[in-house]
Amino acid sequence: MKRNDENMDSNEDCSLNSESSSVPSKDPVQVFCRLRTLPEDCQSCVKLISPTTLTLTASSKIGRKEYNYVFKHIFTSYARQRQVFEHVALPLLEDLIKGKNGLLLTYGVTGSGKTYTLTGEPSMPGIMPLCINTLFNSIADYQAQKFLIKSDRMNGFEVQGENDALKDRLLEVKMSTTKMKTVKRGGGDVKNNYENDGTKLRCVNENNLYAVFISYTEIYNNTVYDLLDETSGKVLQAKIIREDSQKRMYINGVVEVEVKSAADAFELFCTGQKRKRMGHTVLNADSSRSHSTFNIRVVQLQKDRSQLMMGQLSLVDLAGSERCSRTQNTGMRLKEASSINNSLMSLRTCLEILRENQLNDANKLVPYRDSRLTLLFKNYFEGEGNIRMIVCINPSIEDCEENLQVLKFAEMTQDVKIPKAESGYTTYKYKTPSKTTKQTPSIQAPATSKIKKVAPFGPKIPSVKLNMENPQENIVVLDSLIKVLHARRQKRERNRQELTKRERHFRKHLLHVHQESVLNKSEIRRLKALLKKEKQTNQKLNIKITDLETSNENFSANTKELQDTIRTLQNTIDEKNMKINQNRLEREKAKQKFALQSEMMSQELDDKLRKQRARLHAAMLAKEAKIQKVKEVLESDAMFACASKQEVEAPVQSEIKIVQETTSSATTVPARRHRRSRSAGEVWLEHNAIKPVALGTVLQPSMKKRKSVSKLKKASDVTNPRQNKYCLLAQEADAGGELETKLYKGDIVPTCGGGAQVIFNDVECLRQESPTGTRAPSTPSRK
Ligand SMILES: Nc1ncnc2c1ncn2[C@@H]1O[C@H](COP(=O)(O)OP(=O)(O)OP(=O)(O)O)[C@@H](O)[C@H]1O
Repeated sequence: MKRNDENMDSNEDCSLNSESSSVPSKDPVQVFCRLRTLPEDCQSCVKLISPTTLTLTASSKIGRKEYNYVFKHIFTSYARQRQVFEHVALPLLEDLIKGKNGLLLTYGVTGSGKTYTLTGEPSMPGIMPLCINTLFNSIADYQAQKFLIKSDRMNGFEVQGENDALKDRLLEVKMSTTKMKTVKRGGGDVKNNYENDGTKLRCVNENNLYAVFISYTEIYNNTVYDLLDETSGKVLQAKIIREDSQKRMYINGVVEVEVKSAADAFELFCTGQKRKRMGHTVLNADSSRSHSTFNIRVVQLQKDRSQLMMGQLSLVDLAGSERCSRTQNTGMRLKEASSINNSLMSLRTCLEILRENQLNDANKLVPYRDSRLTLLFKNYFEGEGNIRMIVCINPSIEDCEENLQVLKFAEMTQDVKIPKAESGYTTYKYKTPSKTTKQTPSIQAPATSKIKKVAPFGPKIPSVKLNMENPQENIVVLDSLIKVLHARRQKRERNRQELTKRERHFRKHLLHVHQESVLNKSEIRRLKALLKKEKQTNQKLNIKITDLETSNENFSANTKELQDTIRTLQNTIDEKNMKINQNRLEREKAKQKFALQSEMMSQELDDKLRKQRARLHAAMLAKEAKIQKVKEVLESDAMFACASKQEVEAPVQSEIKIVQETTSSATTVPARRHRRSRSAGEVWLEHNAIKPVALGTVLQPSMKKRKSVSKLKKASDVTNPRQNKYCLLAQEADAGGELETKLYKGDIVPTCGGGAQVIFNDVECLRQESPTGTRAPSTPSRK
């Protein structure tokens, strides 16, 4: 029944192949999503819409935004490990037993549950232990004897004879006994106690003999290491990725161990796990610092031993992408993180280019060689087998931004279509066991085949029967016997000589072989030393390359950061320039506004000034009229003054009272007035009455520089620019007949028409009174 299934399957493959002989059919990469359980106090940024759709809510400065993502299937945080295994890994395991290849990747942010999904715990086994248990449950009764199928260390397998296999088994037993003697093994730390529920696959071909091979490798800082390599001691040796004769990538010299039980496989896993680079980070106490690949190869030998078929399942636990700002990594951890992120970026780039090529029907070169990770799995992307990916998501709100990137990548990956493997089986030629292996392992002389068969020891000895009755006859018989014996003796002698000759020849040959062997041994020693030296150089160069690559990456990251800073600074400068220009424009506008305002104000002021001038001019005219009047009064008084001169000149004991009336110029004079220059001091224009009454010593105003006139005859008397003060002396009799002398003082102010105006700002008054007050009203008195 199972056989029929398989035939059907292969027929199906054949029909598919014949249908699509021109255009190879392609399958998309199947991407699944698994949500991790969230602590109770944590807020989730992921909402499940359906078993295939989820919504991620991202909050940013701009606001909240929702993104929808669709996957083949989404496992909630309640999904059990077995559920994930059955959905994702079981189909790959079935393919494996049919000789097909499969790649299963776990991808996600650090601490999102990739290792948990792939490895799990003893009570909750993950995909790897479930695969191993299911595989051995299914093939347990159909296993080939150990070492019958052997890795050729060049990515292939060969079949060896029963005797060779037996020898290898004996050697293994011997070595394990020695190992047990020398190495104290703590049996407790081997975790081979993963729960086994006895699940079996249905598609096992009962006619075949199966052999399972395990290899466990890691890519750390973009260098490949073999986690099962015990020859290199504590420090793992870097391995090289090579291409085999069928252009398949493989790790050169990787240790592939044939296992006969699940326990053996788990023991190997634990051995490798101890060597795997794990580290403590802020986000995960047991963080994988490398991408690890647990490789299961199942080789089937047909019963007639004519063909071998091989299938391979690679379980890859990718290291988590991490943002250095969150992990706060420094030193080695930072270098690891940078290498992890770079290799994940390479994976992303390769898948993006593959998708681009498929969408645009282009043939852009996919940069598989950019990273060891992409180089190792190159064949899968080119159609060597099925690819499935589990995207692990920690729905915590802190992981939101990184999850967004992961989900974007996962969504894009689903669009990548991988060509179907042309045949489910990879067929290897059966290597007929060498003749020597069929012979018993006895020691053979090297020249045996060349030696001629040794001749019998002469003629056969005849049977002798003596006749006692006829002695003559006996003599004849004995003679012939002697002859035979003689011949045999001669023959023996010849044989001995031949033997000696051959012995000598053999010795000579042996000596030659020994010499050759010694020479070969020394040559091997020399070559070994050379190889060791080469290896050391190679290792040093690898370290150097890794260092250089890391520094190059750091340098690129720095350059990028600097470019970002420059861009930010440029933006700031642009913004500032814009502000400066804006300010300049505003200032320009303000200037114009101010100029307009000042023009308006100056116009207003001019208007006001004009009005003020007009008012002052009017006032001046009024004053001039008044002065004219005063002048006329003075002139009319002059007559009277002459008449009373006698009387006035007589010494009079009188009380002189000087009343100084000061008029505040501020009240009469406008604030803005152009006075004549006073640099030369005050220069007075003293305008006296024509014949003033003599006053004696009183009321002598202090005027150092003055010009006295009794009559203003011409305008230049006042407009003379050297004069800035004006003083008018006027005398008149009051109602009581007393004489009153007044000094009208003022400033000479130039007018805009080129003339001058006098602004009176001070009046000094001298009144003379008789102490008795009995003076005739006609008598003038001084005041
Ligand atoms: N679905 C789950 N249910 C319960 N516990 C989980 C689940 N997923 C993850 N964990 C727990 O979360 C922790 C981190 O998980 P794990 O080590 O698998 O993360 P990771 O993605 O492999 O991280 P890194 O990339 O740093 O190696 C572990 O203690 C694990 O037990």
